[in-house]
Parts: sequence; structure tokens; C-alpha cells
Amino acid sequence: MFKIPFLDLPPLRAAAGTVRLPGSKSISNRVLLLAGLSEGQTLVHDLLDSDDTAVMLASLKVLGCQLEQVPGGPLKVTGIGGRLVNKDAQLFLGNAGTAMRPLTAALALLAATQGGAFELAGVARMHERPIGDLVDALRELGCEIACLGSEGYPPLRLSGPSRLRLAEPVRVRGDVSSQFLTALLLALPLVATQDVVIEVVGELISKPYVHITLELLKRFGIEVRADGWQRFTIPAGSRYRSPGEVHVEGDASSASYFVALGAIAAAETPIRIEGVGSASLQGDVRFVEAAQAMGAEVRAEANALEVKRGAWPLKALDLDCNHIPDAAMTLAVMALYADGPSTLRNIASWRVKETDRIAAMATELRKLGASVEEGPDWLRVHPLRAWKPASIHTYDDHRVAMCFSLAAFNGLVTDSAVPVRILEPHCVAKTFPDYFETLFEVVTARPEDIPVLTIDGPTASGKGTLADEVAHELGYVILDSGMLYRATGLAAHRAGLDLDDGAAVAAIVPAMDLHFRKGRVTLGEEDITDALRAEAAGLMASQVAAHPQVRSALNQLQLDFRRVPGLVADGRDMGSTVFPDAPLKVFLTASAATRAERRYKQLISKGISASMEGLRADLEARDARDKGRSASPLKPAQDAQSLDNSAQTIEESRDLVLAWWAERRPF
Ligand SMILES: Nc1ncnc2c1ncn2[C@@H]1O[C@H](COP(=O)(O)OP(=O)(O)O)[C@@H](O)[C@H]1O
Ligand SMILES: Nc1ccn([C@H]2C[C@H](O)[C@@H](COP(=O)(O)OP(=O)(O)O)O2)c(=O)n1
Repeated sequence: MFKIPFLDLPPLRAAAGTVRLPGSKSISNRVLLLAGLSEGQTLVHDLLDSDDTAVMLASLKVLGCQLEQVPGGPLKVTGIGGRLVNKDAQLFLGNAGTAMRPLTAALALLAATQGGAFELAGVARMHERPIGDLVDALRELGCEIACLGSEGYPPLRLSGPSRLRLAEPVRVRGDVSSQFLTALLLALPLVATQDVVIEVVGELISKPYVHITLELLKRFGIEVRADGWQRFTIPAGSRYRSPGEVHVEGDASSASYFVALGAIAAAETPIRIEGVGSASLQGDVRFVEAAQAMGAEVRAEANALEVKRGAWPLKALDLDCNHIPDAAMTLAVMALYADGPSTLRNIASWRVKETDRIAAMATELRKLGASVEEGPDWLRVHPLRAWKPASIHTYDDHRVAMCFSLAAFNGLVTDSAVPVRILEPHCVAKTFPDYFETLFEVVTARPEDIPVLTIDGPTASGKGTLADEVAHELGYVILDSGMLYRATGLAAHRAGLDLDDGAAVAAIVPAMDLHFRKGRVTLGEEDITDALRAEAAGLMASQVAAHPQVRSALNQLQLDFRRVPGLVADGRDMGSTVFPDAPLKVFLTASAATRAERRYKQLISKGISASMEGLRADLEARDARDKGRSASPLKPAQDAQSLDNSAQTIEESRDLVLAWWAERRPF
């Protein structure tokens, strides 16, 4: 996950490959609650690991459920069998509607029948999201509920015992959120000593989510009798029975971003999306139909989708989105690539989601330059051809962040492509913590569009440290080019080659089986990370680096690191030779005494013995060789910014370089 203040997406051009979706949030949290209320053990496979499931799991634990994660396997949930173990608890539910609503219903009913006191609270936005219709329905039933802030909103206090009135139908509004009905359906089996009837008042929205609820209840042994979408009966004697094992489907709403990606950018080979398909329970798979209406070519298997671009530009759309409320946000961004204005209707529920999504989408689309009209329950988006670089505010709303990533394909409809900045990208943790990593696996950009920041300088000036810090803050890829020279030197040495024989050393480069993964370097099967860090490897590197043949053999390997979303490259000639078009080139120096002392401390802290005098002599010899060689000698690129960090802390250098970077970005 990118836990950084912003993530800049360079102009993207194409997409191809396979993505595996994380588990569905709606199914995950329903399954967890049902497993938690059941007697016995349920093995939950493919559970979504996200903020919203984390709060549900934390709540179940407080309520007395036992949770055990099988390493690399399912989660074992041992339920409370409908009997309260802990009758007094305070639960913090973040901004998770899929936890707040059903837990309110379940705990209100359990407190009424078994006694207890529970406080349910969340983040500030959760306290602005209405829950009054559910509270009213539960109070009508006889539950004791106090709204601790504003009436009709969390935080709530649920207490009991109190007498329940189950003979009369429970009436609940269905036209604001279907989650109130879902909450009652999930919780009422707890008290179904007689038939319990729920009557929906008003036109029920988001019916597919209620369908998921009914299907999952069935898997847990509860056969609700549905009379259209208006009346539901939970039969007397209903009891949650664990099915033993449950597999959570991939998230169909998350699939929408990749379906759209295929429609926009998979011009050659399709995007394959694994985890949802024609057999999916989730209503949001019907997003596929909307994408097809806009031109996507889709091939559906039971549990996978393959999507390619069909019509281009996309075809404008006028759609009632009641059946795909969450996925429909993706259509608003697809509409920018359409051949006319697109209208999304019947989306009033957007106003009470993680944020007011109609206002949020309209505001952010306009920042890109789009012309947008909005009404109480509709949004009209006009196609965009003159795009502006924009910082997209994400309102702590995962879907805003994910759907605006698709704006980075603007280069497919304009000659002046612009990057897109996504603020607070970590909000995707709500349902898809690795969304951006997954996206980056399947998209490509033109190398010249991918920004590079270079840091060159002599040994121990702090290049590697600064590069790590800066790359981390920007979410960029790192190239430690010295490691490539070190690996080449080591491999040549091991092969018994004369390191002064440039042609012989260069000849082994194409066959070097070198891999960089999670900070470790492997050569063939062997992890050579520690061997590469040794000073001896540095000296060998400096020796082989003097040969023009070796430098050109390593050139393409270095260029291959220029990957989305951007690159921070450190070395000796990153700015002067390898990435001459980098928008920011830093030449980092520090006095020889400072550098020798830093290296000394670094080695001692790793338990490697060293002498300060010896190190200083070595680094001065290395500087002389790196500066004196004829091939790409160590010297600042003409347009480099010099930085002597002798008297600076690491943080000061980092902040200065980030400030220089900010000056060069168009946001
Ligand atoms: N600005 C700085 N101030 C103090 N120490 C630094 C600074 N930059 C780096 N260091 C320390 O100096 C040592 C060498 O830095 P390193 O990044 O390995 O240098 P290089 O990659 O240039 O050889 C590290 O232990 C690092 O923590
Ligand atoms: N882009 C590069 C990177 C490193 N080299 C050479 C020169 C250096 O002496 C060695 C080792 O580089 P490395 O950056 O790992 O060394 P330091 O950490 O600065 O000591 O490789 C180079 O010539 N060009």
C-alpha cells in the first residue's frame, strides 16, 4: 500500500495482463458477522484484508468470538452461538457502514433479550451518515437505543433487557440505504422465536445487495421467505448454522476499475480479471453491461472476466444506476473518454456514502477540466479533450481514489497528455489495499512520460539513503545502479576473469541472472545482498565500471527500471548519461572526512570492523578513479542541482530535494 501524502500517475497508454481481485467487502463482512453469530467453527477463505474487515474482526473479538488465522490459509472463526459472552463493550467501527449497520441491529436485539450495554462509534464522517431509519425500526421492535450525538446518527448506545414486540411486522425504509434492511435480515434470526416479518417502506434501492444477504443467510441455514422486494419473513426457529467453510468472491465493485481499464486501454490483448464472473452473487458484476454499452468487449467465465477495448472513443451513456450504485462511479470517469455527454441517474444514495459522492465526483472531474452538471440524484459528464494536470482530493473515499486513476489515460484522447495526482492514496485500504500496485502491474507508459529523479555523487555521500527516502515519499521505483556494477564485479571475480579485461567482463552481463526483490539481490539462486555491500565489492565495481563496454552492457538494464509511477536512480552518471532527460538531477557531495566517518559508522553498526584512515584512503582512491576515467566520469550533469550535505541531516536533504521536485511538477 502507498502510505504517502500523494501519488503521481504519469500519462498511461496501454493495459494488458491478469489481475486477481481482493475479496468482496460486502460478502466478507456479512460472512464474518454470520460466522460470529453461529455456533461452532467456520473456515473463511479469501477474506478481504482491509480497514473495514479489520473493524468487523476487532468487534467480533470484543464480543467473544475466537479468531485464528491459518498462515497462508483461511481464517477460523468460532462463533458465539447467539449467546453474549461480553455484555458490556465499546466498539469503534471507523467508517465501515457494513459493520455499523448490522452490528447495531444484532447488538440491539441481543441486549434486549440477554441484557447488556454497547456503545458503537466511528470516525467523524461515520457520525454524519444517517442510521435513523434503522434505529426507528429497532425501537419500534422494543430495543433501547440512544443516539449520543445527533438524533438519527451514530454514535449509539444500545442497552437492555427490554421486551421485544415481534408479533407486528417490523417496518423499515428501503429508499435511503438497503443496508438497514440487510442489517435486520442478518440480525433478526437471533430472536426468531416466532415468524418475524419485515416490511419495506418505499422503493427498495440497491436490491442486489439484499440478494447477497439472502444468499449468505441461506448458506448459514436461514431460509428467508421473500414476497417480492416488499416483505420478508424469517421463519420461527431460525438458527445460524455454520456451513463449515465459506469462500469469499472477489469484489465486483473493485472489478469495475479493471473492466473500465480494459475498455479504455486494452487495445491489443485483454485484461483478465480473476475472482468474479457470470456466477457472481454480487450485483456490481452488472457493471459489465454498462461497460459493454460504452463499447467494451467482454468475455465472461463463471469466475473470471476478459475485457478489451471495442468502440473508441467510448460511447456516451444514459443509465439508471440504481442496480450498481458503487461501480457506477467508475462510469463517471469513463465518460471523459466518450463521444458525447453521459448521464448517470438514480444515484441519490451517493450523497450518504463515505462522502457526498455526487459533489465529490463533480468537483474533482471539473479540476481535470471537465464540464459536469449535477442534480439531487444525477450527474452528467461531458467528454474531455483539453485535460489539465490536477490534484485529486479523495475525501477518505477509496472509490474516488480508484476511479480517478483511470484519468491517467488522457493521452489516448489528447496530444498533450498530463499526469494525475491522487491525494491520500492510502484511502484505498478500505477495500483494496494493493490497488495501485495491482494497477501498475498491468499498465504501461511511454518511457519519456515516466518521471526520473537522479542522485549522483561520490561514495558515502548519502546517495543511497537519500534515494530511498525520496523514492519512499513519492512511491517511486528505485535504481541503485552501483549494485549493478557491484554485482557485475562480483560475478566477474567469481568467474575468475581479469577485471581489467573490459570485453570479457562485459560479455558475462547478458547471461547474469540478477534479480532485485524487496531490497534483496539474487544472482541465480544465491542471495548476494550482503556480499555486494562489502567494501571489496565496491572496489571491484569501481574497477569494472571504468570499461566503456561494461557501461554500455549495463545501460539497457538500467533503462528497464524506468517504470510506472516513476524512478529515483542513484549512481555516478544517472543524470549525465543514463537518464539525460530527468527533470531533476541532484549532485550530492560531502567532504571526504564526513564521508569516511559515515562509512565507518555504517560498517561498525553492522558489526564489520574498519579503520577510519583506511576507509578515507579507499574512498579517495575510488573517487579519483571514478572521476578520472574516460567513460562517464563522475561529474555533475550540466543541469544538476548541487547539494553538499556535510552539515545536513538526512531529513533536511530529503525535504530539500522534495521541494526541488515539487517545483518541477505541474500540480
Ligand atoms: N545527510 C546525512 N547526514 C548524515 N548521515 C548521512 C546523511 N546521508 C547519509 N548518511 C549516512 O551515511 C552513510 C552512507 O550513506 P549511503 O547512502 O550508503 O551513501 P552512498 O550511497 O552515497 O554510498 C549511511 O549510514 C547514512 O545513514
Ligand atoms: N552509475 C554508476 C554507479 C556506480 N558506479 C561505480 C562507481 C562506484 O565506485 C562503484 C560502486 O558504486 P556504489 O554506488 O554502490 O558505491 P557507493 O555506495 O557510493 O560506495 O560502481 C558507476 O560507475 N556508475
